[in-house]
This record gives sequence, structure tokens and C-alpha cells, in this order.
Amino acid sequence: MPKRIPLTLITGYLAAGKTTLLNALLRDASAGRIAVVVNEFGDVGLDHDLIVETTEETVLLSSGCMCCTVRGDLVQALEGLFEKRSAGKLDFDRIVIETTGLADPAPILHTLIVTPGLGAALRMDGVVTVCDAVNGPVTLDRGFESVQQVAMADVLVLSKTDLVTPTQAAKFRARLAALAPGAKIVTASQGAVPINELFGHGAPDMGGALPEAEAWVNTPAYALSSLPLPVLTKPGASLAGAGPTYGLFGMAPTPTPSLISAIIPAAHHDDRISSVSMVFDDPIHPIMLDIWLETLIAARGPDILRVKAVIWADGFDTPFVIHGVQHIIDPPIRLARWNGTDRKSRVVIIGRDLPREALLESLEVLKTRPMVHPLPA
Ligand SMILES: Nc1nc2c(ncn2[C@@H]2O[C@H](COP(=O)(O)OP(=O)(O)OP(=O)(O)O)[C@@H](O)[C@H]2O)c(=O)[nH]1
Repeated sequence: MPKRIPLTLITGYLAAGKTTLLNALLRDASAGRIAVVVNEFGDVGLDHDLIVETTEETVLLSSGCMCCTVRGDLVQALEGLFEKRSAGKLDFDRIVIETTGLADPAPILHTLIVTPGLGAALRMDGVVTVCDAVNGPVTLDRGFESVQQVAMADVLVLSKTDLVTPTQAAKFRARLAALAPGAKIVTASQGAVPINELFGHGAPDMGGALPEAEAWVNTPAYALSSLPLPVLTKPGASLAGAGPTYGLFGMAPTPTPSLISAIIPAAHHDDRISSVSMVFDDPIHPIMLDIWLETLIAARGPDILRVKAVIWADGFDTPFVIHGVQHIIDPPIRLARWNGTDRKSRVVIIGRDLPREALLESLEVLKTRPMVHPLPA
């Protein structure tokens, strides 16, 4: 099977410093051959002009915000890059997409996973969110889009720290770390960031091994996180009472907006993000994994920002990596190597308006075995 091309998504709110980061990246000879897709909202593709190293490999999308209207264009642009590569007209080692400041990364990742052909040709190598130390705090207060961009990130690039005091920068950094406990935070000076800090943060591919997988899921970071998270289920609801319907979340599958706004204070967007993690010492039964995933997706698919998991399944001698966005789960990738002793499975879920306690309870189902009913005599 040909090696999949790593794809990095650069996102971040308006004027956060995305193009500055991209330019610095393209100037760095150690970054390898990069094909770039830029999405500029509006009639004039300004960012394209601003990209100093404009090359054959740069594709500009300008018909709207990538997460809403131009998903077809995005697919075409990427397919076009691969066609030229196959025809020997250009070559690249990775693809970088710069979104507009308004983009929600979830549907973009979703498109990349579900599009036939692209899913097999591309490997998500990470969501990089640029956060501006000057306007970032206010931006997070004002718009939930920017909070989601932070929550989904594998890497957070802190820009414009030269324009704030060290105390302000540290306070902002702490807020980012609370929103995205598993993300790496790096500081950029005019976009300059060491390449190894930006790349290599996606789910490991087939040849991947345990350390990579552990770093990607990063359960310890989520275990330490102590965000004041909303609880939507009634206290004491438990899996045991859920019965054969597997109503793991103890609530209606689609909560009404009025219920959400009644329970979650709209003023503090950060509180709407929840993340949970769990480590399992024993192998997980594949049927229980299916049941859990299907239930999670059916009940709360649109609110799932990421599911990251390394699963040691009953009956397999190497683990699987699972990556999900919204209601789409990427086909599991079976890792080639494992260290032979640690057979722990790790699961992280990042979502919006999700009941944290109920999510944790739902994960308990992965410790159980399917019930086997004896056949009638
Ligand atoms: N002082 C300072 N300015 C920066 C830094 N990074 C970016 N800028 C400036 O911030 C402004 C916006 O940067 P861009 O890179 O265009 O931001 P963007 O996120 O691509 O903007 P949009 O595509 O319009 O959303 C530019 O004037 C940059 O020069 C930094 O680290 N320090």
C-alpha cells in the first residue's frame, strides 16, 4: 500500500497569524516539499498574494469559507494535486491547508476522512491552531468558533507574544492549556517555529509504534485537566440501569438548544468544551467498542470534536488507532509494532456541550463483555 501523504490543517481566528506562520514554514528548507491549499473568504484572494513563496503547488480557494461552502472545491483542489503528482508534473512530501479565520475545522477534517480516495491518500498529521496573544483572549470570549479551533488542536501556536507582557502571555497560555489539555503549545516569533514542533502530531500510520500512539492520544494530559465542566445528566445515572437499549448517556439523543443554554452559561464559551480520557488495563472486546462508538455517534455525533483512541482489542496481537471527527470514524489503523508488555488501551473524547460525567460512565462499557444468550434447545 503506498504511503499516505501527511496533511496539516492550519487554522486560527481572523488575523491570528496563520499566513505569517505559513510563510515562515515555506521559507524553511528543512520543511520538505509542501503543497499548499489556501482558503480566502471574499472576492480577492489576498492571502495568496501574501504567501511569499507562491509556487505551482499552491491552490487558492476563494468561493467561501472552507468549512461550509467550498468543501467540494477543497476535494477538487486536493485531487488535482494528486493527479499532477501521479502524472509527474509536481512532487510534494506533505500538504498544508490554511483555512479562513472563520472556519470550523471539524467539517473540514470530516470531508477529508469521508471522501473516497482522499482518505486512502492522505493522513491527518495534525490540526495547528494559531492563537494571537493580543486579541486571542477577547476572541475566545466573543466567539465559540475560536474556542472550538483551540479545543480541536493538536498544536497551538502562540503568536504576537512580543506585543504583550510576559504575565499576559502566561495567563493566555494557561487558558489555552485548559481548553486543549493534550495539545502542544509553542510560541512563534513572526511565524517562526521549529518544524518538528509543527509536524508529526497526527495519528500514527501503519508503521507507527507505541510511543507515537501514546503521544498522540496523550491521556495523562486529559486526566490532569480540571475544567469546570457541565453535567447534563441526573446525578447517579449509571450504565447498569441503562439496560439493553444501551442508553449510555441517560438523555435524549439530541438535546434542545434551550436545554443547553439553560444549563450552560453562554457567557463563558470555554465551559462548553469538555474532554475526557480513560486508560484500560485489559483488552477491549470489539463488539463493546462498536456498541460504544455507535451509541456515542448516534446520541451526540455533531458535538464530537475529536475521538482519539489506541485500542488493544481481544484477539489481536497489535493495537488499533482510531480517529473520529463528528459522526465519522476513520477506518481503524492497525499498528505494526507494540512493545510487548503494555497492552493498555487509551481513549480521549473532546466535545462541545457534552455531559462529562455521562461520557466517563459510558466509557465503563468498554470494560465489559457482550452478553451471550444460550441458544434455545
Ligand atoms: N508583532 C507581531 N505581529 C505578528 C506576529 N505574527 C503575525 N503578526 C502580524 O499579524 C498580522 C496578521 O497576520 P496574518 O499572518 O496575516 O494573519 P492571518 O491569520 O493569516 O489573517 P487572516 O487570513 O486575515 O485571518 C500581520 O500584520 C502580521 O505581520 C508576531 O509574532 N508578532
